[in-house]
Amino acid sequence: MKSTFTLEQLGWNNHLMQHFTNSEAQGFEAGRVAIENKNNYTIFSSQGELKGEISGRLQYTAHSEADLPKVGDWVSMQVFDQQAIIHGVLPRSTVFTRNAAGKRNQAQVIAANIDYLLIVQSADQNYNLRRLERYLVMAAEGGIAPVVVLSKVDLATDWQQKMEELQSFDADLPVISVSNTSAIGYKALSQWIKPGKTLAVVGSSGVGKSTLINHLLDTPQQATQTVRDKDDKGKHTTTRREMFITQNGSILIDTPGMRELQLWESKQGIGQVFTDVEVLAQDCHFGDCSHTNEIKCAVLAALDSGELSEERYQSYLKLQKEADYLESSADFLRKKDARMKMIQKAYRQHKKNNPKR
Ligand SMILES: Nc1nc2c(ncn2[C@@H]2O[C@H](COP(=O)(O)OP(=O)(O)OP(=O)(O)O)[C@@H](O)[C@H]2O)c(=O)[nH]1
Ligand SMILES: [Zn+2]
Repeated sequence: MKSTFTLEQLGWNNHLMQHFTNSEAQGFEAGRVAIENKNNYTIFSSQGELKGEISGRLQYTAHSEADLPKVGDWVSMQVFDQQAIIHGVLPRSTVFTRNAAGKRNQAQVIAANIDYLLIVQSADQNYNLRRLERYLVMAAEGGIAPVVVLSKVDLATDWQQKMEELQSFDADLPVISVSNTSAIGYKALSQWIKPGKTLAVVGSSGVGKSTLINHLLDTPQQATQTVRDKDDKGKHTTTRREMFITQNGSILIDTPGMRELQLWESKQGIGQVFTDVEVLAQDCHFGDCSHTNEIKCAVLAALDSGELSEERYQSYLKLQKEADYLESSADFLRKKDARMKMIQKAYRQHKKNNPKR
């Protein structure tokens, strides 16, 4: 695909323009990261599709992996001959982050500048409210509006029940049922597929994300791989994230199926998703109530009366615990990082003062 786009088609806006003024004055151009390859990036720009590398300076000044360009990021760059050198990442309006799988407590930005997060669960085997809560917390944390997609409804006889459950779960949450085999739900989904809007499609491996994206694009730009028959937990088939532009001009980001869905960041996102629990907690006797064994705990009282379900209560506690752990270890890592920087600085100073003869 060698198509060129105007920046507006890629989602450019006045806010980004303001942040870009200085870079523009220095002769830089703007582009949007479409693919994060192993050693470089594919960037969509008004000059077409470019291969980009990050400048040594950006590499050096980045505090962490999360500061480097990710899919969906706007970058300032210099272009020579279809090759770009990326000098900076423009401020992100929203961000979808998780705690990196395998590595302990490292933020992994999956994609940036997303307007809507399509959270896909398949109606046959993947449907799980507790998992949905995690995704909703991550959406809230990153400032992204969630849309729930119940997929493969052709494979589940009880999908209507699941829809009802989802709707009563949170009346404000948009929920769409979809089947990729019969195109059910595509029309309902189209209200989010708007020119210049960016959607990221997330969900477990095998729930039908790539198939859905291929349908939303009039011309398939990516082949869907088949999930192994026996492996219904889902095999990792998507190996890289990619950005696609649909015929009507909306911007879609595919993400690899997530096996390990770990939260990143604070309790703020949890509070936004579990407003029912937070409202109850305001009536707890102790300000720092943990809602586990305290007397006059309004949350426990609601649990007793059945107003709050056991599953939701357990889910809330579990996510809180994870966030606690994350906050304490992230704090630890930040301090360690700051200490390393001081040591390095002192070392450089020492070298400067004692040059080799
Ligand atoms: N019956 C049925 N099968 C579907 C539907 N959508 C997708 N599939 C099939 O489910 C399998 C997985 O679909 P993908 O689109 O690759 O799933 P994915 O979510 O992109 O998976 P990863 O790339 O691993 O994250 C494929 O064999 C699809 O043909 C659907 O609505 N109904
Ligand atoms: Zn309490």
